[in-house]
Amino acid sequence: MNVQLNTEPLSSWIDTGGKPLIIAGPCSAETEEQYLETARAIAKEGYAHILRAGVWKPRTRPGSFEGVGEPALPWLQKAKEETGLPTSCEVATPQHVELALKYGVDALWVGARTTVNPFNVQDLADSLKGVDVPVFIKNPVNPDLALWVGAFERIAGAGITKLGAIHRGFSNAQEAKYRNSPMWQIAVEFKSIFPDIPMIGDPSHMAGKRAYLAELTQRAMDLNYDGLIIESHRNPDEAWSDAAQQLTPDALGEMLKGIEFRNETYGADFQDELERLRGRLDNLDRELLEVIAARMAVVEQLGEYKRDNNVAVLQLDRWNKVHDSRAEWGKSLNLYNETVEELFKLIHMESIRKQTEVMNQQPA
Ligand SMILES: C=C(O[C@@H]1C=C(C(=O)O)C=C[C@H]1O)C(=O)O
Repeated sequence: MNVQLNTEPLSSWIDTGGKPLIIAGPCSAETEEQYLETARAIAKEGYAHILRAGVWKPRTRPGSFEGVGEPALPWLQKAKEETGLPTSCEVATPQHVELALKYGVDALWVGARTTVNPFNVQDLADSLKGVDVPVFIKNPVNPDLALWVGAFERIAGAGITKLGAIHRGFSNAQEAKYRNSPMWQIAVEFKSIFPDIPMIGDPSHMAGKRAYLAELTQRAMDLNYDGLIIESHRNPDEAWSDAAQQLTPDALGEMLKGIEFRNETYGADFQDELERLRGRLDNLDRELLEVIAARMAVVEQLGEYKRDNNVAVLQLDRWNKVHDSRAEWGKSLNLYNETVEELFKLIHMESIRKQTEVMNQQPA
């Protein structure tokens, strides 16, 4: 995918002193007291650069707390006056954009349930024309990279240049460890398409549970993310939304203290060893491809043999044996089981493709 957008680097629109950007605040602004108390405690801890607050909340089913709406916006203004921290909130409609800007909210984000809908994103883009405000775009709820990219094209098309991506994970069809599966590969692919757009991890929405916040935060930092957006509430257990995944401002401070923030740059010694090891990987990858090519040559011969004897390409009994034995071999080699499975599924599909091609060729 080749996409060029006119964006400004994060460091030109917010000074984080070279550290990852931290956006913290409650899932929802519930009452003036709750919001201000939480904001003050976060500011006192000193780790945050931007305050967050849900003002309008898209909820799966009606009847849940859907946010306070416009009356909460003056609380954000007060929090900013008192703490000096800029504020941010989610916007899902042009009316939200208008109100957030009217009350001086400093940064906006587009939620995952909005990113999925191009009509909705285009409406937001149209309402942002001529405005200079940072906009973060969360990944869509479904693992569709092109949809995420498309949302950036629409918002950038409106002239917004201060753009950030928020990786909040993807909905699960079944019960899974995390509330939203990270599927890190999608964010890594996003980073390779848009290397200049900051990637902000949202461990709160990935985790769904406090217990998983630290491991997900660490993972995001290991992948060199540019920042984090984390939910923090003065009294998480009594939160009106997302109670299980929020932390008190001081517990969030403790959690962040336990995270290893990786260096972005490296010295000459590190560089030498890095190049030596990467050289070994280059050789091994070359050999890996040679082995795959040798396998494909045998697959092709087998295909010709099947064609000449009018035997079907797909042989489930054999495939099941291949699948099970390779899983066993992988295990004995200490390889991650799912990776071995995925790899052989791919290899099998490629064999099927090749043999189908052979099947439909005339014998030489
Ligand atoms: C190579 C064959 O054809 C297909 C491809 C397989 C493979 O890639 O290992 C296994 C079974 C078949 O579905 C075969 O029949 O052995």
